[in-house]
Amino acid sequence: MMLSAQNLTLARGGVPVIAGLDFTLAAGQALILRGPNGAGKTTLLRTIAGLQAPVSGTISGADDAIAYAGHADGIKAMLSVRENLQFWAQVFGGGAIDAALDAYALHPLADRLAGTLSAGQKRRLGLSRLLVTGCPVWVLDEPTVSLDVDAVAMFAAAVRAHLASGGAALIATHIDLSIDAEVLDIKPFRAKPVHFSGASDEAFL
Ligand SMILES: Nc1ncnc2c1ncn2[C@@H]1O[C@H](COP(=O)(O)OP(=O)(O)OP(=O)(O)O)[C@@H](O)[C@H]1O
Repeated sequence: MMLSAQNLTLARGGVPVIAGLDFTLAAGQALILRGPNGAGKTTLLRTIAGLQAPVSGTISGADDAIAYAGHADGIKAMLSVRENLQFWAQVFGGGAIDAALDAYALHPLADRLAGTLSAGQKRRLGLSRLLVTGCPVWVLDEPTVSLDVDAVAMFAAAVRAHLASGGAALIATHIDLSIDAEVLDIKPFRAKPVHFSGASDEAFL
């Protein structure tokens, strides 16, 4: 088992969002998170990625294993596409820059400043970053936003290859990626509603 969570209770801005959630993720497995807007998918992924702590419950297997791609692309605007990948390869001790460029058809853009890319091109660069991390578990929040049909297919192919090489993926998406995956519907784990105070537990929204 690569990753497991037991009896997770999660909150956002001090308000309970998810209660009593368990799941496991094995090598070679993809788990698609489903649930309506506001159900807590991002909150769960942020928690698994270590960006916030659970209110209670345990997460096993996450240490150093996870590459997280959230709503922001996490790219360095003043570095070129290739330099962005080199930067992340150095941070994670990974490599395979050319393979990452190939996977998302980024070779023609390799020397462009990342800040000058279109939204979909930035997203392709953000996703190609996963390939140079060498991390076995991908935790992805709406990875296909801004992607055209061809780029969605590139992403699905990258996920399939990652799973085939023994990796695993936890993906929140509203679209059908046509990958062999199980679905984790978090709607049944919605915490009892309480009055929202208007607070937030994040420094930057
Ligand atoms: N920064 C924040 N501070 C306080 N509450 C927040 C914050 N971000 C989200 N929330 C609230 O936490 C709950 C869960 O939000 P979350 O983003 O995890 O849902 P989601 O399932 O990812 O939604 P979506 O499908 O719309 O992306 C929602 O009620 C949301 O309004």
